[in-house]
Order: sequence, then structure tokens, then C-alpha cells
Amino acid sequence: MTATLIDGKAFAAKIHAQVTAHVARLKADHGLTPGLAVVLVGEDPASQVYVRNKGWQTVEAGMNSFEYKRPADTPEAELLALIERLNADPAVHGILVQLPLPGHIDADLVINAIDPAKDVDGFHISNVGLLATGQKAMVPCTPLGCLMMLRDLHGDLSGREAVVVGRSNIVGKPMAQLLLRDSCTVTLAHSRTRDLAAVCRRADILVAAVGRPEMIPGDWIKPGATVIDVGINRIDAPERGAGKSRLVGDVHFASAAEVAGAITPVPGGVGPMTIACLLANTLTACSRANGLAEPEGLTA
Ligand SMILES: Nc1nc2c(c(=O)[nH]1)N[C@@H](CN(C=O)c1ccc(C(=O)N[C@@H](CCC(=O)O)C(=O)O)cc1)CN2
Repeated sequence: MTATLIDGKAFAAKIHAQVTAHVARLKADHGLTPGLAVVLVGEDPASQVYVRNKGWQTVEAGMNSFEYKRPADTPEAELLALIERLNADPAVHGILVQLPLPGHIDADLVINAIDPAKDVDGFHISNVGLLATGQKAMVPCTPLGCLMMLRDLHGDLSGREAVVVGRSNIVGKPMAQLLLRDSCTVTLAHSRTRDLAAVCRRADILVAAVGRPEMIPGDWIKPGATVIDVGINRIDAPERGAGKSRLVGDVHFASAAEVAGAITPVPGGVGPMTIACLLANTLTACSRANGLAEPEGLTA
């Protein structure tokens, strides 16, 4: 392996420590404690783990955590009523509805019912529009984490050729917007892009967020490029024993690490940054709601 490993776990711990210090100052100077409400509908095992991790990390940072767990058959109207209550609650500065939601619930309707100022996921249509037009927005956590890692590694990103593979609302589209805002030349590619290999080979910065295990091999990567792998895919690993599995990204790590200049691993790369940035966004939302200065280095 020749590439530098970008340690997302260590970076996330640094963000967590910065948030914790800022929260302590908010309490001491203004008597304020940021509060994050997380709503989980259903019993998806992965979502349960993510929500549990969000809860304890919120508390560890000195913030208030409010958890709302509802059964999978919760009517949409009931969920909307809960969002309305949380919108009106002054102790709640951030609201997050864990995705995916059960099929009978219209996720867009629920997300767009959240007060945009409390939308710490940055998925509300108002925040999407604000980001796209270069205005102050709540920025989705995973792309914000990727941007923080890229800025830390390179400083100024302007003029760099960036290729984002994947056009999801959660990662691909906001990632492209953020890179554009930092003056990269951005290509938003996807599974139907013609000659995807050639497009990827142009990238100084390659962000893979397509959700296909190990789809991008080393020979699609420009020598020295920075590779940010957002994919978290569980695949069978019979070599570890019967019925065992392991996590891989969207990039074929072993071959990519021979060519890239820097690369995020899976696990331990982008994933831990998602929750760290959620805490940062909750702090930002609380600061904005109270007319206070935003935490430096923790926003886009
Ligand atoms: N409302 C939201 N729902 C979902 C989001 C989101 O940002 N907002 N993102 C994902 C799930 N997610 C947080 O919610 C999340 C995913 C992965 C990780 C993480 O740290 N992954 C680890 C590996 C974990 C493992 O061992 O399974 C890693 O990559 O190192 C954190 C948060 C979908 N839903």
C-alpha cells in the first residue's frame, strides 16, 4: 500500500472533542444546553445501532438527547404530529428522523415537516435550496464530514478536479454542491455515466457514494488522487468462517491504495464522521437559534 490512510475515527474524535469544549462554553457563558431529538420508526437492526450511538455520543458531548422510538406500523399522521411537537419545543435544537422509514410513510413529507432551522440532517427542501444557492444552510452530515477531511488534508480545494460517483439526495448531490462551493471543478457521475472509468481517472478528488461493493478498482484512479469512500456494504466472508460477513466500501481498497495518494478505509473512514458532524450540526443549530457565533471549523 502506498496511499496515506485517512483515519476517520481519529478525525471524528477530534470533532467530538471540539464540540464538547464548545458545548461547555455555551453552558458556562449562556446557560444553554443544545438538545437533539432522534426519531426511530421500526426495528431495523442497523438503524437501532446508529440511533443508540447517536444517543450516547450526544450525551458524552454534554448535550441533551431525546429519543423517540415508535413501532413499524406507526401511522404517518402520528409521526407528523410528533415532528410538530418537537418543532415547538424550545429545548430541542436539532431533529433527526432515522432513515430508512417503513414503506407506508412518505419520507419526503416527514422530512419537510421538520423546522428547517432544526433540520440537523440538512435534508429539508429549504436547506437543499439554500446549499445549492450558496446560502447559509444546514448541511447533510456525511458530505460535511467528507469536506472536513478533504480540507484538513489539502487546505484550499479550489481548481481541483472532483468526481462524485452517486447521485443520492443524502450524499452525492450535496457533496457535489459542497465541492463546487469550494471552487472544485465538479463532475457528478453515476452508474449510467458513459465510460465511468475514464471519468474517474480525471479526478484529483474521487468521492465514491454509489452503494455497490468494490465497484471502483485501482486502475480507475489517477495516481496520487485522494479517494473518499462513502460506501458501507456488507458482503459474505466465507474465509472468516461459515455465515460470516465483512464491510467493504464502493472502492476496491487493496488495488486503489496502490495508486491513490490518500484514501479512507471502510470501516473507520467516512462512517464515524457522520455522527461527529451530527453533533456539530446540533451545536450550530443551537448557536443560530440563540443568535450566537457559530462554532468555528465545524460548519461548511
Ligand atoms: N436520518 C439519517 N438516516 C441515515 C443517515 C443519516 O445521515 N441520517 N445515514 C445512514 C446511517 N448512519 C447514520 O444515521 C450511519 C452509518 C454508518 C456509520 C458508521 O460509523 N459506520 C462504521 C461501520 C459501522 C459497522 O460496523 O456497521 C464505519 O463506516 O466505520 C455511522 C452512521 C443511513 N441513515
